[in-house]
Amino acid sequence: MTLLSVDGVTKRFGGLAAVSDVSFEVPEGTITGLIGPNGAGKSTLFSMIAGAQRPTAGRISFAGKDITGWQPHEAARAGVGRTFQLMRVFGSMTVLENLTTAAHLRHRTKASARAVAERVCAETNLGSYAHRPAATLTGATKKRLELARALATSPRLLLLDEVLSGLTPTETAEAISLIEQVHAQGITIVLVEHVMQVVMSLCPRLVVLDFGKLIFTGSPDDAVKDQAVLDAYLGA
Ligand SMILES: Nc1ncnc2c1ncn2[C@@H]1O[C@H](COP(=O)(O)OP(=O)(O)OP(=O)(O)O)[C@@H](O)[C@H]1O
Repeated sequence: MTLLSVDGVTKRFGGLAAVSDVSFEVPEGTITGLIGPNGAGKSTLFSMIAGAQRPTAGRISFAGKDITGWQPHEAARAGVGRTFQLMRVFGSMTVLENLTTAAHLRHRTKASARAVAERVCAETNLGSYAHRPAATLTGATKKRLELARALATSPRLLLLDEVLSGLTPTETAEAISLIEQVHAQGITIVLVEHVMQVVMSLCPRLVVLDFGKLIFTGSPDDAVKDQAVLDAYLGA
C-alpha cells in the first residue's frame, strides 16, 4: 500500500524553483533514500511533507488523505514524524522532558505521554541520560535524542534529515542499527543522507533530486549506472 504520495510538487522562492514538479510514491514499510547534491531541494521537500512549508503547486497525500499545506502539528498528529538537520532539542529540558513534550503531540494525557517517553528513552539507549539537561549531551547523543523525539510522536512515517552526518564509525554503526530497529517495528522511513555507503546499504530504493527536479527513482544498483545520476554527482 502507498503510504506517501508526492504528486507534481513545486516550491518556488521568488524566481528559484527549489523543488520542481516532483512526483514519487513511498510504499508502507519501506526505507527510501532521498539523495542529491547540495541545494537539490531535499530539505525543502521534507519541510513540505512535514507541513513546515506549503507547496507552491502539487499535492501531498498521506495514508490516503490530502495533507497538502497542513500545519506541522497536524501532520505530526496524522503520523508524519521528522528530525531536523539543525537540531531543535530544548537544551534546558532533560532528555525525558524533551521526549514527553514530543509524545504530547499524539498522546493527550500526561501519564500516557510520559509512558511513551520512557519506552522510547529505553529503546534508543538514552536511559542513562534521562534526567540530564539536553544541552549537556555530546553531539552523537544529541542526534540520538533528536531521533528519539521524532519516535516519541509515534510516527507511521519517519523523515530523517542527515541523522548520521558527523558521527564516528562506531556511532554510525549504532545509529544504523537503531534505524533498522525502528524499521523492524513497521515504521516507514525516508532519509536524507550524504554518506553514500550508508544510503546504499540501508535503502533498497532511492529517489534522486538535482536542481529541484526528480532525476531518478529505483534501486541503488541501478542508480550508480544511471547517466543522469552520475552527471549530477560529477557536476556535469
Ligand atoms: N527559505 C528559503 N528562501 C529562499 N531560498 C531557499 C529557502 N530554502 C531553500 N532555498 C533554496 O532552495 C534550494 C534548495 O535548498 P534545500 O535546502 O532544500 O536543498 P538540500 O538538497 O536540502 O541541500 P543540502 O544538501 O545542502 O542540505 C537552494 O538553492 C536553497 O538556497
